[in-house]
Amino acid sequence: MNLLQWKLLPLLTVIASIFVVFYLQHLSENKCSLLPYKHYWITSKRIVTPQGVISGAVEINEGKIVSIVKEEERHGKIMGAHVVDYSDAVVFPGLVDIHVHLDDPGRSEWEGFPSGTKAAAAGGVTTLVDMPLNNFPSTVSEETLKLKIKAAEGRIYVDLGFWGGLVPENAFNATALERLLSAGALGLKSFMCPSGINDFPMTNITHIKEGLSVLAKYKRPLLVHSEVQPSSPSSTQLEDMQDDPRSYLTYLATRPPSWEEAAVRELLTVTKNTRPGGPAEGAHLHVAHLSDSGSTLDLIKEAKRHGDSVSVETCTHYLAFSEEDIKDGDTRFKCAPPIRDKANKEKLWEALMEGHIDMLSSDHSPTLPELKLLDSGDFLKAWGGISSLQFDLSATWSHAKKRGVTIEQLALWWSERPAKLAGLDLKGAIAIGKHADIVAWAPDEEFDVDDKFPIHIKHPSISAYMGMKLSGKVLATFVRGQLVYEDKHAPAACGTPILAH
Ligand SMILES: NC(=O)NC(NC(N)=O)C(=O)[O-]
Ligand SMILES: [Zn+2]
Ligand SMILES: [Zn+2]
Repeated sequence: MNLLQWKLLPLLTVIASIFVVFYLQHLSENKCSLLPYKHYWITSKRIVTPQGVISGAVEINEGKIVSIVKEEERHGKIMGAHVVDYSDAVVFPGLVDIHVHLDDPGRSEWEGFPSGTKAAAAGGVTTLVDMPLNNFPSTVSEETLKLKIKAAEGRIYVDLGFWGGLVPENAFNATALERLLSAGALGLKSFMCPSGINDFPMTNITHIKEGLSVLAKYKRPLLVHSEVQPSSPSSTQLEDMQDDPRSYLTYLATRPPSWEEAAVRELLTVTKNTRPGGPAEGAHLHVAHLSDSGSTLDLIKEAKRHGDSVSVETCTHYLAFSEEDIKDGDTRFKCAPPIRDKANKEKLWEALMEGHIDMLSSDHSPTLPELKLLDSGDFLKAWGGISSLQFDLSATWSHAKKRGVTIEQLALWWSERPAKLAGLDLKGAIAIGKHADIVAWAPDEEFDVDDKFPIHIKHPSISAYMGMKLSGKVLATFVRGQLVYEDKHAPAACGTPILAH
């Protein structure tokens, strides 16, 4: 008996200590991050900061950027610390995509928070701001915003803010709008034409004026889908309706640039109230997804010159594609306003580079592949909306680099300015005190978006970039210091809902 005890005791001790070690390891394992530490440095020869591109190191602790040192000042400072080295790769502020439709809750079979935020993480997008429609019910009240926040709990891989909806039902009800804004909506969004969603009706200019006066108090923006359908369609539009619905040109003719121009012209009658000393000072109007680089853009430039508080975004697809590229029946490219001709695309690039267009967004607006009607290829009946979220960065870079755009300009358009519009003071730049929201990417690395490429949006078959070669490969994505993506995603979804207060 004694002998047996003496033999068993060391064995039991060994087994017990193995259990203790495993248990402790499990406790300390951070499922939110693919990195085991919270205090570390990221080094690279190309770190994009608001002061320019530097070679050096960024110190991260407890989710924030705590110091930035240039290569020549670095020696000794990071000795003995944990270092993640990206050498020649670009270390860039995480993208802030202020225009996505994640369709959750209510239509999560179209996209959903888990798949949409995984696609964002894989694409270097560290913050999303979700549109108030295509989810069900639409986000037009405090109650419906709470449904969104609840649905996001434990299901988002990047940080996520929410726009509220300005609709006829709440536009004249300042109390309801204030409750929606107090509950954390970063601003409001409205449509000047039918949205395609029954519980998200369009607003007229009076509704918009009312909305702006409430927003002024909160200093938050109104984003507008700026297309106005004329009350009597022109004869060419009626003729076009009889044309082949599979032809892209048939669809294009149904939404001419004059719709965008008419909307912006109307908007400018109320944006003058946002000037200093005006009745809506503090409010800001943002023109969503500009496609027309002609008269519509001229009107926006004029308003800016007069001191109206206005800004404008365009989207990756207007910069990457033109009418000439879209094959008949390929309804993946149907969106509103539509993708126009090559000359228009070139003018959009010029306007961006000259600073007349302020920022970029994806307007990722997926649906079920069945509703894209890829079989019949009917452009007039298919769902309007482009699926692109994961390729924001690579697609814009692939086209930008051919035009001499700098990496710093890209950071301005994709991070700094959208963060500012959404009021996200801790996002949008690699700077001391900000969240450590960072993407490391290889600008010269090319890849094919095909069946073998891991696409994380729910329905890869409707991705606008399927079948294309892109450059600018995302290597790693950090959200508040947590490595959420590097070839794979972190095990847990630890993104945070962002609420305004
Ligand atoms: N209901 C939508 O998602 N609409 C969207 N559709 C597009 N852009 O084609 C949009 O933002 O207008
Ligand atoms: Zn829109
Ligand atoms: Zn949209």
